[in-house]
Amino acid sequence: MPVPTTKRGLLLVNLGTPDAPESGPVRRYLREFLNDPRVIDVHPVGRWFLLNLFILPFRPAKSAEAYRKVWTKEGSPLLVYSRALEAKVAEQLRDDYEVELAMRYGNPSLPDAIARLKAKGVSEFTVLPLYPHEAASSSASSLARTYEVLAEGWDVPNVRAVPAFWDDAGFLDAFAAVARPVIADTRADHVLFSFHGLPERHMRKSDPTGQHCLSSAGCCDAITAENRHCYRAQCFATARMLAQRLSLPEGGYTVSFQSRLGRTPWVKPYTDLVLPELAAKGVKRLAVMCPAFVADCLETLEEIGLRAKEQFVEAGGESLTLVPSLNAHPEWVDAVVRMVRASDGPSATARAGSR
Ligand SMILES: C=CC1=C(C)c2cc3[nH]c(cc4nc(cc5[nH]c(cc1n2)c(C)c5CCC(=O)O)C(CCC(=O)O)=C4C)c(C)c3C=C
Ligand SMILES: [Fe+2]
Ligand SMILES: [Fe+2]
Repeated sequence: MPVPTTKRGLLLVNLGTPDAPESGPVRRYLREFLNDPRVIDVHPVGRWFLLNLFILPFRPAKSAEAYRKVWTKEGSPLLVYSRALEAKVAEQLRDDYEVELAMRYGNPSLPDAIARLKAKGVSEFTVLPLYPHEAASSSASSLARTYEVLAEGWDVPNVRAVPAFWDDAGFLDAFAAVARPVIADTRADHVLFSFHGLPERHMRKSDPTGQHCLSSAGCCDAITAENRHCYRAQCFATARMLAQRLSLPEGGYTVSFQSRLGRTPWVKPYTDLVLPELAAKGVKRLAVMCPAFVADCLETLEEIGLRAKEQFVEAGGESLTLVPSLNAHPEWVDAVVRMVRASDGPSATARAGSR
């Protein structure tokens, strides 16, 4: 009797986004997102007070207004671009994988996506968190929730995770390919690599030695055995490798961190403080790349494309151009397909045949 082959499923997991750019849906999304202890890492009672007294009464209306500025006819940019990636990856992997997009918060939810894969007969899962860099609040939270949902039944399936890809040549080449014409067409005289920030407290908690992270000014300047899982060190390394691909000279680029929330210190330097400094130094035409995001979203289109642009021009700059994210760029689709295949080793069919 031939051994039945296993059916494989690929889960592409991104952060999530509200269902509509209105206060109600944004509040529902933020409640789920910010209730995650890997995002707001304080005592549950403190988190309840923070959320219900300080964040949820005010932020949804402000955020909804920001979302409305970038919302598309098809929906939230993050969802639209992630869906486009899903479709192209599914097309390339159609002989070997069922593919589903899932969001860590909001829709399409992880439990629903996993249920759809199981209904198609999938019994081996590959999960690819759509974040280049490792952070408890992004990739680790997506992985933990995926494992939790998959472990709920009595028939816990095999699951593999595609590792963070901050140094993957396909990812870097694709981002450089998107950036090159933008930098040339706008005659940019400087490139800012603006990454999503993190509270410094998260960085220290993620350092298993407890001694390295943020312990000196240059602790993220090179990847070492001690800091290879450090979010900030990975971001700096991505920027260096992109700068090299784009032939940017040493002083021709800057790294910064955006999107901070609350009053505790986040990783520095802060994008909104770096922008006026660059203008004061005489930078005129700035190109901004956001390589922590593989799909354009509120944080790229509104925070950088609209707000940072206004801030830079007010500070004396001539222009700020947001380099689009990878979205469903063909080189990025190829890179995703390659990373998925590489993480899975020999195909299920080949292994079944060798038993
Ligand atoms: C790139 C990876 C991300 C990390 C790490 C991350 C950490 C993090 N984020 C917040 C708070 C907010 N982030 C928000 C939006 C948002 N964040 C990411 C990615 C990471 N966040 C993305 C892709 C997006 C865009 C979502 C979209 O719908 O387009 C928001 C919501 C918007 C707003 O109200 O500003 C918040 C809030 C924290 C606190 C955090 C780490 C502790
Ligand atoms: Fe570090
Ligand atoms: Fe965020």
